[in-house]
Amino acid sequence: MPRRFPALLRKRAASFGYAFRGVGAALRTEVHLWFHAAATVVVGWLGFYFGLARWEWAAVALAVGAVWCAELINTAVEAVVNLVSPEYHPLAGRAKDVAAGAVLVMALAALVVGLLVFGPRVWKWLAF
Ligand SMILES: Nc1ncnc2c1ncn2[C@@H]1O[C@H](COP(=O)(O)OP(=O)(O)OP(=O)(O)O)[C@@H](O)[C@H]1O
Repeated sequence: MPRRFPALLRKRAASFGYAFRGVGAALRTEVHLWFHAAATVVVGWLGFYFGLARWEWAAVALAVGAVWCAELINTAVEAVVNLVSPEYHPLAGRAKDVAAGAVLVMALAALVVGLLVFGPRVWKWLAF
């Protein structure tokens, strides 16, 4: 085993720590992320309730993860823009708008996944 291996492992572990710290910071500062957290719990509960197939879980997990990912990147973009351009600048506005657009696109895609996976089940559940 190379002598630097434990140091490399420690560095990897530290990187995970920074990543979790980032998610924690975003949760503390962005109240709307709590909405995503609640939605994630509800979707998970519905998945168990309706007994989703394996591939359906895969689609739902990807959709939920992608929305979280887009939201976290949007939060990071907002923080950087606020740091480098606290004053009004059209480019700063464009950066924030484009980052928010990424969230919107991903949320719409997740909505389509949700409708395809849960739509027919909810429809049947409501009908009987
Ligand atoms: N420095 C800036 N220069 C130009 N336009 C800006 C600037 N900051 C914000 N804006 C404009 O105002 C909009 C809202 O910005 P804001 O920082 O309030 O983001 P937000 O999406 O409301 O985020 P949050 O409420 O999560 O902090 C941006 O999408 C952008 O169009």
